Amino acid sequence: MSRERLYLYDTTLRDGQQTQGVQFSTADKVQIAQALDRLGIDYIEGGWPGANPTDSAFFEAAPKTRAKMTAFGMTKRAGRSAENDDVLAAVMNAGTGTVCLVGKSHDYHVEAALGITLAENTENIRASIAHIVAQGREALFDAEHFFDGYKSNPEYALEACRAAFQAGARWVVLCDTNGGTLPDEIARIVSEVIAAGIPGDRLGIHTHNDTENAVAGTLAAVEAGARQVQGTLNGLGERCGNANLTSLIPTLLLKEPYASRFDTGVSHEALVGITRISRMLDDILNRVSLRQAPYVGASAFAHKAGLHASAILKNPDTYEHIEPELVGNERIIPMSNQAGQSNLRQRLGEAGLVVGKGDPALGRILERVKAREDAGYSYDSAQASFELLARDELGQLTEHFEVERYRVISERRRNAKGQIVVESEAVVTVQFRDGSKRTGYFKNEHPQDLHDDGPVNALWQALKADLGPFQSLIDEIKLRDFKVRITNGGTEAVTRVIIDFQDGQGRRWATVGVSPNIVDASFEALLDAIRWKLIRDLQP
Ligand SMILES: CC(=O)SCCNC(=O)CCNC(=O)[C@H](O)C(C)(C)COP(=O)(O)OP(=O)(O)OC[C@H]1O[C@@H](n2cnc3c(N)ncnc32)[C@H](O)[C@@H]1OP(=O)(O)O
Ligand SMILES: CC(=O)C(=O)O
Repeated sequence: MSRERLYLYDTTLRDGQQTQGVQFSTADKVQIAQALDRLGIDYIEGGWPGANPTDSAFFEAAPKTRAKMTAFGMTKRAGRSAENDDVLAAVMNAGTGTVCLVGKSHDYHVEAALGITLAENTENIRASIAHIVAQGREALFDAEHFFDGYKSNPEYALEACRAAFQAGARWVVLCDTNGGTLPDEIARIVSEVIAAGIPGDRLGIHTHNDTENAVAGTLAAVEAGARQVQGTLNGLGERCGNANLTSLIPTLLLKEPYASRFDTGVSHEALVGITRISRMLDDILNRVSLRQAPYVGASAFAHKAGLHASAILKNPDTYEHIEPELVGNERIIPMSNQAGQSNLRQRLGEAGLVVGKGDPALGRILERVKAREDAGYSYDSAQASFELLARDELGQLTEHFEVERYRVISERRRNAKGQIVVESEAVVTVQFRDGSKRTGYFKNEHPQDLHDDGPVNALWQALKADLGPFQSLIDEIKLRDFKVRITNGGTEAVTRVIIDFQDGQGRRWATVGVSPNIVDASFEALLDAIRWKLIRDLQP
């Protein structure tokens, strides 16, 4: 069978920016566009020029891309010509070779939202697309609410799409704007549109994830003949998001029937970069990456259960649908109360601790992990704390210092100017192996309406304020994420704190602390981070 071209259209910078809580800067947009271009996306929808200063500035500073940079806007309004519509003019003035306009294809929206006749709307679509084509640009028509419109009035939904197609639109994009259409219905309707005269290689699909079916709906549309796929990185987008390109692209390249039938602009070499791109976007958004994200999540190839880990060590394909390296991800064998000796030996090996099969220390470590998890600890993500526990049991733990005491005070009061002040102060005294002692001190003070770093930060700063010979190693540690939850430790409610760290070499690790007292639980996790870093950097 001859291979067909499937085109990938990214709308992270437009529909992705419609996600609640997402606000890209122009520099963020440039960085994301460059990453999409390296990946091999065919079209990058950069935003709506004229709608807001960031989008306008992005098109002024848009990077040169191999991908077709696309400006987005809406069809002209009734009662004026395409040439005289100021909103459309701002879109055209971005000067992109490709322009995508959204327009109504559902009769109800034409009447209720625009308040014009169906014939006027059809003419607005025709004239707007013809205006783009007359300027020698490539035109796309996003048929908003197409599937809902087709179900209510198929003749009018098709009339709107035909108007764009006959005016020269390169792509007519069928949008499931409200995200409620299920995949089998999408497949049926796409087939009917093709049968009605708009060929599949002129049809795009744009789905939303309101029933968690955006990716499935997109694949159904491709099966039915659509040859342009729209989506966003990490599934960003209005409400529940858009079709997730970070899932769709690996599926299209690695899974049948797509892998044998289609070429996309993304090569297998570029696909290896997709995990990094997904995490780069989360970094830009200052979000913690979703561990369970298919293909790219940190848990996508994590084998926690003892039975799974045992089989994985014999042959990874026993519990993996693809090799993680194909998408730039990695296999993890975490430790937890679900683990057996296979998980344990694998984890110890990764930490450079070689323990023979059947060594009685393995049983002791497992028992200790299971007892600690029963008390509220959780080691499956806090691998650094697990390593310290295992080293202790194996007699391979060097303690470079001990904490003699710590003290934290937090106070809320009014200062002399009458402002509310929240103040945290901490002192930590440590003793080194040679018997010498040092005391670290930290105090922060802020009016309450400014940023307050709180008692845990004060404790962290005091702990690492004066660690004598180890100072340079400790200074470079940064806290990346801090998670707190109340959990049951045996019969008592306790606080569990998990903290992620990163050092100057880009190495990341996580630790856990548990206590009835949130500050003490945090301190345990902070201390483990430093103990682990010193062992990794100083122990041969
Ligand atoms: C399904 C989608 O995701 S489409 C993308 C939607 N994205 C956005 O809306 C983000 C960017 N939008 C904006 O910044 C603003 O809405 C702007 C600048 C475009 C317009 O702002 P305003 O002029 O203040 O209009 P407002 O947002 O209140 O309303 C939209 C207007 O466009 C009209 N309109 C909506 N869709 C279309 C269309 N396809 N063709 C023509 N006119 C349209 C509406 O009827 C309304 O006009 P009215 O106020 O005369 O009733
Ligand atoms: C155009 C678009 O984003 C939608 O209809 O969902």
